[in-house]
Amino acid sequence: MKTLRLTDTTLRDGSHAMRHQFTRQQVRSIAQALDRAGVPVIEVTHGDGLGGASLQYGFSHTPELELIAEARSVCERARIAALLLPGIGTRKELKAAAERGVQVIRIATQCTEADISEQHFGLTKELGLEAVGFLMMAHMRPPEVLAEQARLMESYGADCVYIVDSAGALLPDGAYARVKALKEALTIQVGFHAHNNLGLAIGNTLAALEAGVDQIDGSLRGLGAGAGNAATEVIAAVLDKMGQNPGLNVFALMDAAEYIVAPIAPYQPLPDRDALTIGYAGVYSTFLLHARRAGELYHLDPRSILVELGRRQAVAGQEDWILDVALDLARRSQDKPVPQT
Ligand SMILES: C[C@H](O)CC(=O)C(=O)O
Ligand SMILES: [Mn+2]
Repeated sequence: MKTLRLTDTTLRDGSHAMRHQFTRQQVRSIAQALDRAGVPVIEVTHGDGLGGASLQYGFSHTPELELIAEARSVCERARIAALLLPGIGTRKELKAAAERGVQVIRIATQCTEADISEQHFGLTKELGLEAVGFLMMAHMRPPEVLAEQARLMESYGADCVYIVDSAGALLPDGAYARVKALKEALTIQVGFHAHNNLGLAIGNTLAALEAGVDQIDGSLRGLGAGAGNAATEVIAAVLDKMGQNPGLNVFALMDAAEYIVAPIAPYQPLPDRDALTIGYAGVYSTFLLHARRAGELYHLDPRSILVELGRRQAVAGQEDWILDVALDLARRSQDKPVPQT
């Protein structure tokens, strides 16, 4: 039987929820607990990946290379992974991460832009590291398009490609179909990274499992961007009940979530109104603020603007569209005939 591989991203996706303020000691405690509980891969990086610490994405409390080294120093079995978004992270950061002991590089692009990742996969393989592709905002394209993009990453040297539900907008049938399409199109492994905006992070992870996924992600307490990720301790408990525990210590993960992560988390990620709106509309969380401003200007509920942006499949970088969409909606509402009484 093949072994499902779990990557814990508390120390990377969780960095968004921590506003990138993880300290050395926090990283040591979390990494050590995950390692002892049998988690095989631990991702440690700024939330936006290597080189993410900046005015635009938020400065880190402690440089990520130092945090990587701390995690490496306390792990006896786990491999350390780092995320890299081409354009944010460069060759320089990638090499520096490898020097600090990173063994897995996860290269993330928007799900239609795999072609920008060729050089980064090349360098990762040159350095003798494992290379994983991350197709972000994967709800925005159908399975066959994602399969094409994943094939590109495979041709660049990826050892695995992930379907990444960045907005937590997928339903279980969508998660299933996307993982299945990649399984059929690739000879390498396939992964799934869930977000909980629609309360479906665990359900979608199980759908991915049903479709034959090889690698999945979790984070303790679900600590991650927006509504957070699939909680590692919940994944462990569910897999164990299914008779498919790949060697995770369920009680140790529950304890790590309860006694190490909960006390330092600034809030518990959950599908609150904003996070749910992002999942429901299927848009970037960065659109939220712009939609609020446009809503005030045109007296519209920002949620209706976000839903329309989702319908039009707006992508990052198209923030200037938000005002146009709001104006259109405002005009349309004025065109509506006033009901006669
Ligand atoms: C940069 C993002 O946080 C990567 C990720 O985890 C996602 O898209 O989801
Ligand atoms: Mn994520």
